[in-house]
Amino acid sequence: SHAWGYGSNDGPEKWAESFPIANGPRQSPIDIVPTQAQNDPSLKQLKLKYDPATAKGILNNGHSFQVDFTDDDNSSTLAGGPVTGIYRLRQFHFHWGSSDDKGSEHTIAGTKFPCELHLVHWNTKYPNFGEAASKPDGLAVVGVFLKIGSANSRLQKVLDALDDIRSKGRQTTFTNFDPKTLLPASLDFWTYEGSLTTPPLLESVTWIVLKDPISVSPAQMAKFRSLLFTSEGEASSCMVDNFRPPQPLKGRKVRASFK
Ligand SMILES: COc1ccc(CNS(=O)(=O)c2ccc(S(N)(=O)=O)s2)cc1
Ligand SMILES: [Zn+2]
Repeated sequence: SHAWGYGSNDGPEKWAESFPIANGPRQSPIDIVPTQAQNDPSLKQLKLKYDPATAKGILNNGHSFQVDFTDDDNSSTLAGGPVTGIYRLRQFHFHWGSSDDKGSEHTIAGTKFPCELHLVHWNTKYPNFGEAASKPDGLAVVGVFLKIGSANSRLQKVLDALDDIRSKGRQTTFTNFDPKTLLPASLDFWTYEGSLTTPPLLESVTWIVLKDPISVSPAQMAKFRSLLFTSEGEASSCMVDNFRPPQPLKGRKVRASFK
């Protein structure tokens, strides 16, 4: 079976054994070096339109937790920025550390953030998410860094739901939530062609990493760290350090939407 995780026996250094694409030409995450990013004036403004009614549920999938959205119409979409066409919001999730000095997947000139939010969208030129996930232009993921500061009231509704999904496989309804409230004021971004950062590591993601972080308090970070990788009845293992380290750029260009 393709059981994978973030431990010493099943973590990122072992993934290539079951998923050889782990050593592919367009793997994610990467270290973003702002001075080496090229400003591209042809990049359009990012257009995000989210309908809170499309939020459906929240799930502990044993690697992270995700908020799932109904994606059977164009109620919640991404367009513009580096992409052509319309991409539908599928889910958002996070990656975080066991302490505030690490946790993000992308880094900025080597700087790690305590947490990183990913909003996953799929290209509506394909019939569904599963089809899109295997195409080079199939997915677009918006990455947002979280930085330690004041408590983030928008994040709190998500964190309050974690008590009901403490262990792997637990899920509960989660609706009437607008993920736009989790975004920073500026939608300035870096963009590059990459992959899923977890198995199956498919090289189908146009990454759109926002320059500005949102805030999270130490107490809120503790809430993320209260989740478990393990199912009820198994020996408990805290869900922390669920991030893949930066991967080789292999000649890719990172473009900036701003000067
Ligand atoms: C076809 O079979 C499939 C297709 C796709 C998946 C992954 N699931 S997923 O798209 O939600 C993501 C996984 C990791 C994400 S990250 N950290 O890069 O934003 S997004 C699983 C099975
Ligand atoms: Zn992710």
